[in-house]
Amino acid sequence: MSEGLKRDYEIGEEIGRGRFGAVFRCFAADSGEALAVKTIDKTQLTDPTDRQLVEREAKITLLAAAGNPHVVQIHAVYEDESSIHLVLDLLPGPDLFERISGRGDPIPEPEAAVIIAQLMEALNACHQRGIAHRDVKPDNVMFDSQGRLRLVDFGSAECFGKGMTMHGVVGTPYYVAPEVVEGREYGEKVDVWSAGVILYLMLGGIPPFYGETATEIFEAVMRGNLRFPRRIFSSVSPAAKDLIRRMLCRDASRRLSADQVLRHHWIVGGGRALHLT
Ligand SMILES: Nc1ncnc2c1ncn2[C@@H]1O[C@H](COP(=O)(O)OP(=O)(O)OP(=O)(O)O)[C@@H](O)[C@H]1O
Repeated sequence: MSEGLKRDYEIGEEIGRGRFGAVFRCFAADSGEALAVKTIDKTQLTDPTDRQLVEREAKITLLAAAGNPHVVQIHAVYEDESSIHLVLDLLPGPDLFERISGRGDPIPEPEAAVIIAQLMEALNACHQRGIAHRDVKPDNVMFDSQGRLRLVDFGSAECFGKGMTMHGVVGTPYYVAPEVVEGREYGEKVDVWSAGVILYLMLGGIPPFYGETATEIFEAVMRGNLRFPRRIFSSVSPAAKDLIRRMLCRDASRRLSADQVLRHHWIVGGGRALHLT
């Protein structure tokens, strides 16, 4: 473990585990503040793309988090021979995945609207800085001790320039946009698609594009046949469905931007807008 990290923080118990490492509770030696340290094991990074993404994670998180109240804050970074350590805000959870699955019932529209608004605030600020998250999913949506949403895990994020596109298949099957699955060039609106999947899941309790295997899910995403089964969505407002359709628009040029989602009448009305304008 890095000497600097040991000097500046007391490391506590493990609180989570990801693909390339683990997250521990830690305490600042000077103030006693409780934080989290994400330790990435560099020796497990055999794939060059994974290595590149992990090496950029700290820099991109710093860029995304500056003055952005809905992105996890990064307090320090340490690197040694075998590991990279990111000291982050401690987010006590439950994350959005646990909130959706633990509840059993769909999330009421006003509550879902607050969550989507905060998520889009986070993404809009990232997109304006030229950062695409590329792995927006409920597990990466966490909450701080005041209940404020924090987007985490910039381990798949990419920087893009004005008018520039990205490529490469990253993300998680249920949430990934069709242009990514199809191996085409794409832009930051892939994050809006993923957030649209989250909104559908919160209001309906099922994913919009389903399959038993990753391949089947990808096929369903590419067909892009968006439906609102009556038995599940009969009590969901037309305004919410309208927003979902505009976020899950297969044609990325017609899909809403994060900024436009924030101005949609369902969001502006706090999930209470009942009529389409
Ligand atoms: N800042 C944090 N505060 C508290 N718990 C955290 C924090 N960041 C991550 N965690 C927990 O640690 C777990 C692992 O996080 P990490 O970002 O390493 O992996 P992951 O989200 O599974 O990413 P990957 O898809 O790269 O494996 C998360 O699922 C979450 O429960």
